[in-house]
Amino acid sequence: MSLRRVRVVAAVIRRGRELLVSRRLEGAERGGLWEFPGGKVEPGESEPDALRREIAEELGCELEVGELVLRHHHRYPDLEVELAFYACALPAGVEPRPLGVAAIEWAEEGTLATRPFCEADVPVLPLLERA
Ligand SMILES: Nc1nc2c([nH]c(=O)n2[C@@H]2O[C@H](COP(=O)(O)OP(=O)(O)OP(=O)(O)O)[C@@H](O)[C@H]2O)c(=O)[nH]1
Repeated sequence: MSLRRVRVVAAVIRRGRELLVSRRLEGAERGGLWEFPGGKVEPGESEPDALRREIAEELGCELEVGELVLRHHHRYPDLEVELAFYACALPAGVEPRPLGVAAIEWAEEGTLATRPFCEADVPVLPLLERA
């Protein structure tokens, strides 16, 4: 049987030396783990459009999508993910809210690896922290 394969976009949002991370809802795939906010790209959708839609759903706010930081491929036992991480910014004065995620936090650069992250992200955390 072939593995389910998905394209996923994720936002790397900085505030000084902090990065915005979110915790997945319990009950979802990889529930309770930390990740960069985002989600699956739908058919016919561009990656920036998918990212803006996911952030509106998950964090209830607008998003400025910048450069692609990196693409990374990972095979879970149940799923093959193609992850595209984009450097993003929140418009001035905007406060994200945890609407479609269990929690959000601004994590100090260099500390991301201390929390339980989605396995796919672990090898690229140092690169994302420096992006
Ligand atoms: N958003 C996001 N997903 C990630 C990251 N790393 C990683 O392995 N993933 C995986 O990529 C997949 C994203 O799917 P999702 O469930 O968040 O997508 P979605 O919001 O479109 O969900 P839905 O299908 O329930 O509507 C999950 O299996 C998630 O575990 C990451 O940094 N950010």
